[in-house]
Amino acid sequence: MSIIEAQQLSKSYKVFRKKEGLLGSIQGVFHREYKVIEAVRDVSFSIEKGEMVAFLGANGAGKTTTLKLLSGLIHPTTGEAHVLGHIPWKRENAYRRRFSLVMGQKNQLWWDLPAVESFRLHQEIYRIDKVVYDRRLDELTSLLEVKPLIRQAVRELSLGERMRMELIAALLHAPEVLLLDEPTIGLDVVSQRRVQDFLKFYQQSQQITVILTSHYMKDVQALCKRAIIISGGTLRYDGPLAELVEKFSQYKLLSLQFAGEFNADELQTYGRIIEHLPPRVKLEVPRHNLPELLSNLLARYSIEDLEVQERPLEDVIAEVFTAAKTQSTEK
Ligand SMILES: Nc1ncnc2c1ncn2[C@@H]1O[C@H](COP(=O)(O)OP(=O)(O)OP(=O)(O)O)[C@@H](O)[C@H]1O
Repeated sequence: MSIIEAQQLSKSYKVFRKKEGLLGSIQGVFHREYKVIEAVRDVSFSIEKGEMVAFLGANGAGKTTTLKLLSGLIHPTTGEAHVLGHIPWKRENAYRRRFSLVMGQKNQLWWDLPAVESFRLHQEIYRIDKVVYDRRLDELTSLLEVKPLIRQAVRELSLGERMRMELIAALLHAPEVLLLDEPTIGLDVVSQRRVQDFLKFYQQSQQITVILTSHYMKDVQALCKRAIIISGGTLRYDGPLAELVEKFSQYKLLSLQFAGEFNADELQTYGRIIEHLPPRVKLEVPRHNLPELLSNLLARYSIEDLEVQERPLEDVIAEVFTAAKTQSTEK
């Protein structure tokens, strides 16, 4: 059986629509108008043990709502989910002990106290044996390089240090499922890298099952082989990250180094020029007729060097988001 299973999961919110101005406020007291926001619509997927899956989507796509459903923080409007065999929103203690949710935008740790005090509280809540707790704390603080900081008030820590403490708090009870919502948000490149390296090592060594939402494609590329994309609450893609580029990107990048003269205006008939640093030019060219285009270019020009690359994942995903948005507004 899969570790995480969602079957036609939907969540709608009914929100009060206030009219503008004072009159609108007064009218609202007597006659309330509501609109329904379908944050997640009929989403189904299943995730196997030891997978680390990227959950991608533009702002407001429904990622956090899905993670909240899987952690049992909210009930679905319709649909089902099972995580480790539990229905999350039943909020059984047995389930709470087996998963963790980390939200990059929210603190779990006591702000005015040293992180170690929050860790001890976790030890109590999850009833972690003292010897096991000491060993895990020692391992995690060494791996995340924060040992000297655990006795310092959390409010005095940098954002990167605080995030690493949040991860420790989330992992002390050795969850089998980890739901990560933007764990590197706001971190500088070095801290981001440190968190990525840690997550990679920890996930592989413990074989835990992870869902990661992130707007940083570097996180996604470093950590996940599979991606699920949602847009407007609906699932748009579920498959290998590598195939995403092939499936959705209609273009490739072609870098050329010319040995002789070349005409930039004429080159535009082959593709869009995205870099022009003579004698080098980078073109965005249609993927489907690349072989023909290359043979034409080689026949026409004296070319010293050429390289064909995929477009950056960021660009491809942005294209998928835009296409999905256009489709849903056209409906
Ligand atoms: N408690 C709520 N009440 C009303 N609407 C909500 C609530 N929570 C989320 N929504 C709406 O549901 C939609 C999905 O929100 P969600 O937070 O899941 O998006 P997201 O993909 O995590 O976005 P982001 O990348 O910006 O964090 C949005 O339109 C949001 O405004």
